[in-house]
Amino acid sequence: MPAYKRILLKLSGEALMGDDAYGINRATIVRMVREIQEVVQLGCEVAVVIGGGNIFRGVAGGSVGMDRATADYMGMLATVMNSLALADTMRQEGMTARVMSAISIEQVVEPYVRPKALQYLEEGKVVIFAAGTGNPFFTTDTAAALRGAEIGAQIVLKATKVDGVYTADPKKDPEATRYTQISFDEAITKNLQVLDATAFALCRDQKLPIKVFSIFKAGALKRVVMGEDEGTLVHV
Ligand SMILES: Nc1ncnc2c1ncn2[C@@H]1O[C@H](COP(=O)(O)OP(=O)(O)OP(=O)(O)O)[C@@H](O)[C@H]1O
Ligand SMILES: O=c1ccn([C@@H]2O[C@H](COP(=O)(O)O)[C@@H](O)[C@H]2O)c(=O)[nH]1
Repeated sequence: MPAYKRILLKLSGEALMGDDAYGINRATIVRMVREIQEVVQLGCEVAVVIGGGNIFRGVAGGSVGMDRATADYMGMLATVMNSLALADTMRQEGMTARVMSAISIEQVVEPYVRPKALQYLEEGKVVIFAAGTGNPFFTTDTAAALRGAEIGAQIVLKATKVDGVYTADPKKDPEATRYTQISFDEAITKNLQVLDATAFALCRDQKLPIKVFSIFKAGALKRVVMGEDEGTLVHV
């Protein structure tokens, strides 16, 4: 039996590149989809938010002189591309997925309408929330927290490039050690950058726990969903 009835899974956009320098690596996206399929088959209702770091981040545009809000809209469009690729791969693997966008591009994807999203989840469809929150100056981590709270998910699962929350960024500090669990207050006070502070604060206020784990470790998602010891739990 899965430990959670409904989850919000945040997938790293950057991880979609696999070993490529840019974009969507085919083998990587197929592997991610198969891992999601396993937990859907366990009876878990799955909503997904995917990042856009494999294509474009607003902060990169801003740093070379672009208007930041315009650059952020480009970043949101990057998440729409990743969401479409994810849904298409799910279709090829025999799953049913629906993409819902926070910004209006109705010829391409349907708009986000909360009751409709809830209906899809109850029908066992995977719902992919595209275009983040629909607002510049935010990230897809915050979108994951927001949508997770809106759909009544029991937990936000952040599948990322590291296997948990560390005392410092493990990619920069080899001495950093991993927490098994940590409170929101401690993560915020210590300014741990694995999620942005807005996402941490929203989850804390809504008492919505977060699990951070590796997107690269085979079987990790299933282990998390089964309530086994994996990654780091961030809790109230
Ligand atoms: N204290 C910390 N513990 C763990 N990781 C940390 C910490 N501080 C910084 N990081 C970094 O945060 C990164 C994860 O967040 P980031 O937003 O960059 O990626 P993502 O959300 O997985 O990707 P994307 O934005 O493309 O979806 C990790 O790869 C890690 O290097
Ligand atoms: O609510 C949001 C979500 C995202 N953005 C922009 O998209 C990119 C990609 O998202 P990541 O979370 O970094 O993967 C982000 O850098 C922002 O530019 C946004 O503006 N609002």
